[in-house]
Amino acid sequence: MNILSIGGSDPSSGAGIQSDITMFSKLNVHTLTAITAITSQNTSSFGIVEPVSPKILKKQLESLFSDFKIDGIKIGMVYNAKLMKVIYQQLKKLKIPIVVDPVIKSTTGGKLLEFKSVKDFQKYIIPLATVLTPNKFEAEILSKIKISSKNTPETVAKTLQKMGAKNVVITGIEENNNKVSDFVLEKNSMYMISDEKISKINHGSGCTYSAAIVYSLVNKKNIKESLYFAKKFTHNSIKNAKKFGRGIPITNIENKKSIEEELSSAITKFTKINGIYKNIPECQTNFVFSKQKPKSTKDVLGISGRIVRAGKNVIVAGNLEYGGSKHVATALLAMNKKYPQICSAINLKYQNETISKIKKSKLVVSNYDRNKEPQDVKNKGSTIKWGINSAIKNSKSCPDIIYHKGDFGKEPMIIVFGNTPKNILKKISKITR
Ligand SMILES: Nc1ncnc2c1ncn2[C@@H]1O[C@H](COP(=O)(O)OP(=O)(O)OP(=O)(O)O)[C@@H](O)[C@H]1O
Ligand SMILES: Cc1ncc(CO)c(N)n1
Repeated sequence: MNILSIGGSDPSSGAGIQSDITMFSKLNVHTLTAITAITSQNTSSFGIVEPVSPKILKKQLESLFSDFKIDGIKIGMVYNAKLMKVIYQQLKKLKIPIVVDPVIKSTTGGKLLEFKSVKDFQKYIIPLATVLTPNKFEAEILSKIKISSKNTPETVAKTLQKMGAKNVVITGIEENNNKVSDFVLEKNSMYMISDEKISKINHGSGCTYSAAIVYSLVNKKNIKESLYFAKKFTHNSIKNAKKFGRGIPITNIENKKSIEEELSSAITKFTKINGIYKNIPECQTNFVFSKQKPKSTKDVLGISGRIVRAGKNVIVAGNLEYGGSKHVATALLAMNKKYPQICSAINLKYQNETISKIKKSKLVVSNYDRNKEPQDVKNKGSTIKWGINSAIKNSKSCPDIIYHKGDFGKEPMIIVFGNTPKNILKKISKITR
C-alpha cells in the first residue's frame, strides 16, 4: 500500500512529514512524500519556515504520480497560495481518499499557514478533502465563524462542507468530565465521538489522527469506522507519548501487540490483583477482546474455559480461542453494535460492596431487570442481548458497567466494558479495592 503525505518537514520528527513516515511504516505502509516547506522547530519552540518553490513541489508530485499507484493522500502544512494551486492542479481529478489536516499554528506557537492565504486554502485545498480535520481554532479561522451558543459546531462544519469538504471533523470541540469530543459532519448525518482525555500536552496528535484516518479509508473502512479507528489509535499514541527532547512529549505509536498478546497479558494481570478471588462469580469469569467490527462470537477472543476461583487464588482454566466465550462475548457484541469503540468485556460477581464502589466512582453505570424480560425473548434464548440493549437505552452515555440483580435461579452479575483489556483493568482497579 502506498500513501502520499504532502506537508512540511519537522526536524524533530514530532509532526509533519517525518511523523507520517514513522507512523505509516509501523502500519506496513510505504510512505511517499512531497515536501511543501522546511521548518526549524523542536519540542520547545518554533524557529522559521522556508516554503519550497512551486516548481519543486510540482516536480515532486509529478515524479510520484508517474511511477506509483497511490492509494490515499494526507495533506498537512501548506504555507502559501502558490503551493496550494500546485496541489489543486495535481490532485483535483483523483478519486482516492484525501484527508486534509488544515494546520495553522503549531502547539509551540509557530505559524504554519500564511495568514493572507486562508482564502486560497478555502478555494484550493478544502475542496480536495474526503475528510477535513480542523481543531476548534482552525475551524473558526477557516469558516470565519466563532463557535458560540448561536453559531454551533454544526453551523461551522456546514460552512466548511459548503466550501467542498465532503466530511468534516472538528476535533476537541468539547472537553469536560475528563472527556474530549470531536464533532463529525458526514454527508447526511452528524454525531460526536468521545474518549477519555489524557492530561498530557503533546506534539503530533493532529498529524497522527489525520494519517490514521487516511490509512483506514484506504483499507476500505467507511468514514465512521475510520474516525473511531483514528481516535483510538491517536489516543494510544498520546498515552504512549515520549519525552524524546527537553520540551513536550512526542506522540508515539506502540509496536502493535496482537489481540492475543494484549488479552493474555491483561488476564495475567487480572489474576494477580490482590483479593480478586472475591469477585469471581459462581458461574466463573470470562475476559474477552474482539477484532474490529465483530460480527459474531466467533470474532471475539475469550477463554475456552474460564477464569476460576481456587481458594484465595484465581487461575485460568482453558486457552484463548476465538469463539471461546458465549455469554460475555454476546454482551460485548450488543455493546459494540451501539458503541463500536467498545471491544473488551469481563464479568464479575455481583456484590453490594462493589455496586456501592461503582456508584461512588465516576464510571457510567446502567442496569436491567431480568424480571421484565419478555416471554418471547426468553423463548428465543436472547436474554443477554435484550438485557444489554435495555441497559444501553437506560443510559444517556456509553456505560462502563452494566449489572442485573438476577432472577429466580439466575445469578446476578456485573459486566465491565472497555475499549481494550488494559482499559478494563483500570476500571476494575477503581471498583474492587
Ligand atoms: N489530551 C487528549 N486526550 C485524548 N484525546 C486527545 C487529546 N488531545 C487530542 N486528542 C484527540 O486527538 C485527535 C487529534 O486532535 P488534536 O486536537 O490533537 O488535533 P490538532 O489540534 O489539529 O493537532 P495539530 O495542530 O497537531 O494538527 C482528536 O481525535 C482529539 O480528540
Ligand atoms: C511541519 C509541521 N506540520 C504540522 C505541524 C502541526 O503539528 C507542525 N508542528 N509542523
